[in-house]
Amino acid sequence: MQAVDIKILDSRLGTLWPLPAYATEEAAGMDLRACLEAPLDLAPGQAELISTGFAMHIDNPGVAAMILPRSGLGHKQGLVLGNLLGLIDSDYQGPLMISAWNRGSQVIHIEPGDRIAQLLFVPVLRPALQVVADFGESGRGIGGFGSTGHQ
Ligand SMILES: O=c1ccn([C@H]2C[C@H](O)[C@@H](COP(=O)(O)OP(=O)(O)OP(=O)(O)O)O2)c(=O)[nH]1
Ligand SMILES: [Mg+2]
Repeated sequence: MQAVDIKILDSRLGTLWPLPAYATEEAAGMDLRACLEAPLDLAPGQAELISTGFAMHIDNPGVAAMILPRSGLGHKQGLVLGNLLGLIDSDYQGPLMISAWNRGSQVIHIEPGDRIAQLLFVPVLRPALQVVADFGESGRGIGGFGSTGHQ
């Protein structure tokens, strides 16, 4: 896909710390850094909005981005997202923010520049909705929420 425009809002990005980039040749996500002014101790249960230091304009309705936790931090330390997943609209031009949530039981120490989350670009379908009186028959029908059992 075409390159996505970003605006640097924190001059440490691209100088002191690398710009967001794919860590390996085939990485799906780009790590996002905590552009904090000072180290942050996130208490158990606490959530803070942390700037990524840049704004982004995807400008393509067929594409969105998602902010996801990093697996290691999420599993081992309990550093996840207060919104569980951040959805970035194609027309959003504001600063990209991370809702950092300590879902664990120990304080999590975050240093300025730490890579605390990741950004994933995804294709988006935007169908119109059509109102009908009845649906055609399907294999599942209205069964859900465990209707097919466990085994
Ligand atoms: O983790 C996130 C989630 C969202 N956003 C930005 C980009 C997104 O396009 C915008 C709005 O997000 P969303 O639609 O999920 O939030 P909302 O509560 O519905 O706000 P709005 O009324 O502005 O749509 O906020 C972030 O920077 N980080
Ligand atoms: Mg919204």
